[in-house]
Order: sequence, then C-alpha cells, then structure tokens
Amino acid sequence: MRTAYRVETVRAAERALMARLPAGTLMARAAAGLAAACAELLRPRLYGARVVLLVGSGDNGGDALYAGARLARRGAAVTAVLLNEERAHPGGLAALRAAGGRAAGAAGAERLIARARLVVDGITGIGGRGGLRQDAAGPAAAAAEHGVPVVAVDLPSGVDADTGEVHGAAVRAALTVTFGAWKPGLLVDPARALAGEVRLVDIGLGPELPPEPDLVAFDDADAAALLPRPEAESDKYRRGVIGIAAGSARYPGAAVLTVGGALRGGAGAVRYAGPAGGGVIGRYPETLVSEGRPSEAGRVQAWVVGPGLGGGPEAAATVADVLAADVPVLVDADGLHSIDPERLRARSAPTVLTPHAGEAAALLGTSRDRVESARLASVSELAVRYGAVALLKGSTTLIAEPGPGGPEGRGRVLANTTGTPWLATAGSGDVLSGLIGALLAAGLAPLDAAALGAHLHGLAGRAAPVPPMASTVTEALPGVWAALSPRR
Ligand SMILES: NC(=O)C1=CN([C@@H]2O[C@H](COP(=O)(O)OP(=O)(O)OC[C@H]3O[C@@H](n4cnc5c(N)ncnc54)[C@H](OP(=O)(O)O)[C@@H]3O)[C@@H](O)[C@H]2O)[C@@H](O)CC1
Ligand SMILES: [K+]
Repeated sequence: MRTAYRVETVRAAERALMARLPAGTLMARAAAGLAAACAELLRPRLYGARVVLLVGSGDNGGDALYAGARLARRGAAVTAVLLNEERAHPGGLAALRAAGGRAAGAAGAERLIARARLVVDGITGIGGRGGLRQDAAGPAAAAAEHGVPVVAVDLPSGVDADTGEVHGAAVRAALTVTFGAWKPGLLVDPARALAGEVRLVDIGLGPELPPEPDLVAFDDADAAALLPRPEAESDKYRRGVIGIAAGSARYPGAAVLTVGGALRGGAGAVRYAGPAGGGVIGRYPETLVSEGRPSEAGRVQAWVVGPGLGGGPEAAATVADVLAADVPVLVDADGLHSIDPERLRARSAPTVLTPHAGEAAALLGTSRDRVESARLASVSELAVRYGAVALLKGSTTLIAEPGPGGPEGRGRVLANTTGTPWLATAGSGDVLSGLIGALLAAGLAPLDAAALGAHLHGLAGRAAPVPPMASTVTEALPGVWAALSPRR
C-alpha cells in the first residue's frame, strides 16, 4: 500500500525525528538519495556531465546544493543557478563550491540549461505556495523548451503538495525524488502528471508518521487480499447476486457491457431488469432477465443502476425504485441525473456514485474545469454531500467515503494508480459499474469494492489489446484476476 501524508504531518514527523538526530542528518540523507538518482540518470557518463541546479531560497534548494556537491565530487560539471543569491542555503552552497561546483545568478540560466544534460529542480518543495513566481518560471520553462530532463527535488516546484492542484506555472519533471513519505499531490492529477516517475527516499521518517495516512493507493497485494474467493460451501447466492438496471431501447449496449463487467467481476448470478434483456441474453445467456421494475426482479445483494438508462421520468422512476431497496446501490451515468442528497443520505444501506468529471460537476453545481483542477476536494465534497462513497473517474480516479459524524467529517480517500488514458473509451464506465457492483454483492465494504474495482479495471485496460474497447477490457479481467490470485 502506498501511503501519502499532507505537509503539516510530514513537518511534524520531521521535527520529531530531527530532535533525536545531529543537525543536518536528514538533509544529508535526502541529498544522498537525490544524488544517487541523478547519477543513475546520467549513466554511463557522469564524468564531465553538465548539471544545472535551480536553487530556491529554502531547504529544497539546500537538498539540491548538497546533491550537486556529491555529483561534482564524482566529476560532474555542476552549476547552481541561484534564484535569490542572498538567501541560498549557505551550507549547501559552501559544500558545492568545495566540491568544485560553480554558482551563477538567474540571468544566464537559459544559456546554461540549453547545454545541460540534467536540470535539478530545487526551487520549492513542501514550503512552496501557489504557482511559480516569475523569476522561477523562466528557468523552469527553459528546461522544457530545450528538452532537458528535470529531476524534481521532493516535488515538482509549483504544485500543491497536499492537493495535487496547480495554480500557475510549474515544473514538469521526468523524475521526482521525494523524501520520507509520498505527498498526496504526487498521486493526484494535474500534479501527478508533472511529477513523472516518483521515487521515495527513506530518510527514517516512517516511525514518526501517524497510522492514518491522508491518501492511500492500493498496490497489487492489497487488491489480491480483497479479491472474493468462493469457498467450498459457496452457492451462487452466497457469492453474491447482483441486480442491474441499465440500458434502454436507445442504449441497449450499456446493459450488455454492465452485465459483462458484473459476470467478470465474479458475481454468483446477475439479474437484469429492463428493456434490453434480449441483447443481454444473446451475449450472456447465464443472465436472469426480466422486463418489469427492478423491485420485482427477485432478491439481490446489491444493485447497479444507471448506465444507458436514458433520461426522462421513466429513468428517474427506475432509479427511485432501485434506491428504495435496502441493499448497497451503485448509481452511475444517466442514473446520476435524478438523485438528490437528502434522499441518498436517508438510505440505511450504502450508496456508491461513480461520476466522471462532467457528471461530478453537475452533482456539485460547479464547472467541469473546477472538478478537474481540484479532484481531491471535489471527490470528498461529493462523498460528504451525498452521504455516499464517491468514485471520481478520470486521469486520476479517486475514491472517497463520507466521514463519520455527518457532513463535517471527511472520510478516507484512495487514489487508483492502475488507470490508463486508453480506458477513456465508450462503454468502459459501464464495465466498471458492473464490476464494482459484483464486488458489492460479494459483500465487500463500499470503499473497498470501489477501490478494488478501479484497480482491476485499470489493470484490465492495460492488459487488453491496444487499442482496447470496453468489451475487450471485460475479456481481459480473467487474466488480471488470475495474475493477482492464482487459483491453486
Ligand atoms: N524539514 C526537514 O527535515 C527536511 C526537509 N527537506 C527539504 O526541505 C524542503 C522544505 O524546505 P522549506 O521549508 O525551507 O521550504 P521550500 O520547499 O524550500 O520552499 C520555501 C522557499 O520557496 C519560496 N517560495 C514559496 N513559494 C514559491 C513560489 N510559488 N515560487 C517561487 N518561490 C517560492 C519561499 O520564498 P519566500 O516566500 O520565503 O520569499 C522560500 O524561500 C522539503 O521539500 C525538502 O526538500 C529535506 O532536506 C529532508 C529534511
Ligand atoms: K522542487
């Protein structure tokens, strides 16, 4: 499990650790890890390689300077561009000079960067506020213009460590070397995309960090541990019967894709209620289909409602009928048009909402741009306002639960890291809905079901032949399942 912590938590942990260690120990550890990562990138010829350090006036610049000193000692030609010559970290600057490195003002930065093999971004780390200031934005842009790879120190400068938001200019890194703990922004777009590959350097912070991280990302082992496995005495009812109310005369395919996701999600049985039963049976004869209202379809352990339902009073009636059931309900796509917060908060069984950014914007009464630029805040707000587990789809899929204690309390948030832009394809969301629905029916807690579903869906999107389409993503699920959990 990858755990990320907000700046104030990291700072508190650092203070506690520093109190027990000789001064400068943590920065020395950080710089050693950073220098090793840079040396690896410069392989096979570190000797003589031109490296430019962009040095701000805080400790982030100090890390860059000490790492630069290490590289200079190994023969690299290191020049520090000091964005504020009076306030550069004095110890780091002295170390760089003693190792044969040079320092320059910001004026000649572009010329130096144009000839460099590597730029180290030590402008700001966890002390940065807002997008880059003018004096820092110029050199950051020069690195991008000249195509020189950038290694970001702790964070790409200009991104918000806590939220992943980017308000103005920011560094685009090929590699980010982060210290002590992941910061939430490194897992959430748009910042995540600017961080490139992320490497965590252990500076000994672990024991000082609290047990509850601010953001979590599952790895394959977490996913494998949650996968439902049939037991000897399982029958289809114990494995979970999922009800699906999806599709319409206009969108029959959504019903087929949602049912496919549910079957490949390990459902013991799938009941389909709606007008597209013929198409569903044609593709998946194992489905139990009916044309009446969902509440007349028979007993289920969870419902999925919404994909391809279309609009209008009929769709709204279907959603209301499903929400009246006292079992977990996932609402997606067209189903999201006819829900209201009070109704959902009054349910005794859990609800899961799976909007993309546009749908989330409508649910929150805001713009799509605002949702996409503030994904973490948006997903938490959705969960709290609707009293539901919210899964916000997109470049970074985030999953939030409403916290205990009503609208004020924010709950846990998870980021899914398995996704791929290839999954932005028609019907892909329908498959995800069916998949999560099957996991809900199997008895997983709603946050776990949503996070595991997103994890599997992302892996299947990567495993499907390129270019993937929703039905090939579905067909890639058994392979993903088998890789995570060999049957014997
Ligand atoms: N604590 C520890 O134990 C360890 C900490 N470590 C390292 O320290 C880092 C934190 O250092 P930090 O606290 O000095 O802050 P930092 O990130 O350098 O930024 C502050 C400077 O940035 C400036 N600035 C702000 N916004 C800006 C903007 N938009 N655009 C441009 N400039 C801006 C701001 O300027 P000012 O507002 O003061 O004028 C100030 O000078 C941390 O990320 C890690 O790398 C490691 O060594 C491990 C041990
Ligand atoms: K940085």
